[in-house]
Amino acid sequence: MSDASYRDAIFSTPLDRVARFSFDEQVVACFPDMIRRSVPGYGQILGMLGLIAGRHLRHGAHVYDLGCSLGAASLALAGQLPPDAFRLTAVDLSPAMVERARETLAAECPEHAIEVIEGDIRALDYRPSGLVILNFTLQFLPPEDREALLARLYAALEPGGVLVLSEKVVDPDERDNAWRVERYHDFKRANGYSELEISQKRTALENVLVPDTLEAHHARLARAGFPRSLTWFQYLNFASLIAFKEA
Ligand SMILES: C[S@@+](CC[C@H](N)C(=O)[O-])C[C@H]1O[C@@H](n2cnc3c(N)ncnc32)[C@H](O)[C@@H]1O
Ligand SMILES: O=C(O)C(=O)C[C@]1(C(=O)O)C=C[C@@H](O)C=C1
Repeated sequence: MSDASYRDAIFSTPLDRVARFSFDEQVVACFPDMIRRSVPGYGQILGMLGLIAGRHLRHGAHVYDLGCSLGAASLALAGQLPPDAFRLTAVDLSPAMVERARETLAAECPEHAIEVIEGDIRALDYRPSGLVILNFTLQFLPPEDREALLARLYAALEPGGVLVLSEKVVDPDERDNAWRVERYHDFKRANGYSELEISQKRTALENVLVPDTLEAHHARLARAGFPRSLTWFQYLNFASLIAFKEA
C-alpha cells in the first residue's frame, strides 16, 4: 500500500449533523491512516493472510478479497506469495475505493493476476475458489443479508477451501463489553484521536457498522454450511475467524 495517504481528520471539527459513515472520496483519501489507527491488530491480521494462504491454498487456486477497499489484503497476499500461486478477484462497492485499488495493485504487483471489480458482493456470481477473505466487510452488510452471502461463499469454495472473516465484535456480557470498548477508546486516544473524533465517528457508524458477537458469527457460519470455524485472533473488540470446508 502506498503511504501517500492523508492523516484522518474527518471527525476532528464539530459537525452540526454527523452524517452516516460512508466510503466516499474523503474516507478514501485517508483510509490507510484511518484503518491503521482504528483497528487493533489490522497489520498482524494482514501479515497472517499470506501464511494462511501458504498453508491452505492449492497452487493456482482462485482467491476473493471481498470489500477490498484499497486492496490491502490482496497486496499482503501478493507480497508473500509468488505470481503463479493464485489468481485473485478483489471487489468493492465504492467507486472511489475501486479506482485507487486498481492503481495501487497495478503499480505494486503487476506480475500477479489480480482483477478489481466494482460491485455488490451480495450479487456476484462466484467461481470455484480456494480462499475467500472478508476483512472487516461483513459488518457493513444489513444483518439479514449476511447468512445468504456466507452460504453462497460456502458453495463456491472448493473442498479444503477456507474463509477468513475479520470483524469488530460485541461481547454478550455487558460489563466485559464495556471494558473492551473503553480500552478500545484508550487505543484510539493513544493513536492520536481526540474525544470529539471518537464520539463523532461512533455516531457516524451507528446502524452502519452493526457488529455481532463471536458466538453469533460461529453459529451463522455453521448454518451457512461450514462444519468447523475458530477464532484465530482477537485484540479487544476486533477478531478474525477462519472457517473450513471439508476436504
Ligand atoms: C472496512 S472496509 C474493508 C477493509 C479492507 N478489506 C482492508 O483489509 O483494508 C469495508 C469495505 O467494504 C465495502 N463494502 C461494504 N458493503 C459492500 C458490498 N455490499 N459489496 C461490496 N463492498 C462493500 C466498503 O465500500 C468498504 O470499502
Ligand atoms: O473506528 C471505528 O470505530 C471502527 O470500527 C473502525 C472501522 C472498522 O472496523 O471497519 C470503521 C470504519 C473504517 O472503515 C475503518 C475502521
